Amino acid sequence: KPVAWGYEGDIGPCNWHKYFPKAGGKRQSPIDIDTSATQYDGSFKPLRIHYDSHMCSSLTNNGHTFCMSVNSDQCNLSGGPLEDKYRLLQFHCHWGSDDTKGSEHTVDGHQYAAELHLVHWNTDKFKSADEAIEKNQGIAVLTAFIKAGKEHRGWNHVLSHFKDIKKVQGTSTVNEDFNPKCLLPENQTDYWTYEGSLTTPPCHESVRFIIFKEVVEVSSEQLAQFRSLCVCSSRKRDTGEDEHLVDNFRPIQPLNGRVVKASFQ
Ligand SMILES: Cc1cc(C)cc(S(N)(=O)=O)c1
Ligand SMILES: [Zn+2]
Repeated sequence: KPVAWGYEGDIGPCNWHKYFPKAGGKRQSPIDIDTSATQYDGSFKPLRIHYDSHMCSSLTNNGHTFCMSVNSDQCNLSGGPLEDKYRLLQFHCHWGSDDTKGSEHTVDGHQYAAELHLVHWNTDKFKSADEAIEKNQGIAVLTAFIKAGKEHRGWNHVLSHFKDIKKVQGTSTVNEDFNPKCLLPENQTDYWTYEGSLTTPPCHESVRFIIFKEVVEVSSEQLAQFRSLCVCSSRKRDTGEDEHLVDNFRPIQPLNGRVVKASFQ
C-alpha cells in the first residue's frame, strides 16, 4: 500500500525521511543558489534541446501537481553539463498559495511564484525511466522559474485541459501540436547546474538540475489556474469545499559542500 505523503502536517516534508530514507540524504533538492558562491565552468558545450511537437501526451492530476507525460523518442536533451543523451519523460510544476511563493529552488533567498520541471531520463545508460529514476546520472531536469507578469500564450495550451483534471487522478489526452520548448525562457545559454535529488518522495539522488537564469512570466490569472487543481486528500475542510492544491514545493535542503556551477560569468 503506497505511503501517503504531502506538504503539510504529519505527512509533510519534515517527516518524509521516516518512510523515504533517501529524503535524509546528503545531496537533496531543492537548494538556495547563492550566486556569490557559484563557479563558472567554461567547459560546458551548448545545451541541445530537440523536442518535436507531434508527440502524443496526456495530462494527469497526480494529487501533488499536474503532470504532462510525453512518450516521444524524438524529444531529446544533451550537451551542457551532460555526458549522455536524455529523453523527455514528463513535465510538471510547483507553486504556492499566492504569487510570493511557490518555486522550489531559490536564488539568493528569493522565492519565485512557481517552478517548471521538464524531466528527462538517461537513454544511453539505462533501459527504462523507472530504472534511471533511481540511479546516479539517471535524470536531468530542465528548470525555469515563473513569476507573475504578462500572460503566457503557450501555457494556455496546457491550462485549457485543466477542466478535465480538476479531480485527482483525472486524465486528459492532449493530441494537439504542442511543443513544451515554448515554456522555456528565450535565453537558454545562461544556467546554473548541480547534482541533487527528486524533490518529492522517494527523493532518489539521481538528478542533474539545469536551472535557467532568465525568469518566465505568466499572468496572475494563469497562476490562479494552477491553484485550482484539487489534492488527493481533498478531505472536505469545515467549509465543505474541496481542498485546493497549494504550496506543493519542498523547503530548501542543505548544500553539504556541493558547488553550483554556472554556464556564464
Ligand atoms: C517524484 C518525482 C519524479 C520525477 C520524475 C521528478 C521529480 S522532480 N520534482 O524532482 O522533478 C519528482
Ligand atoms: Zn518537480
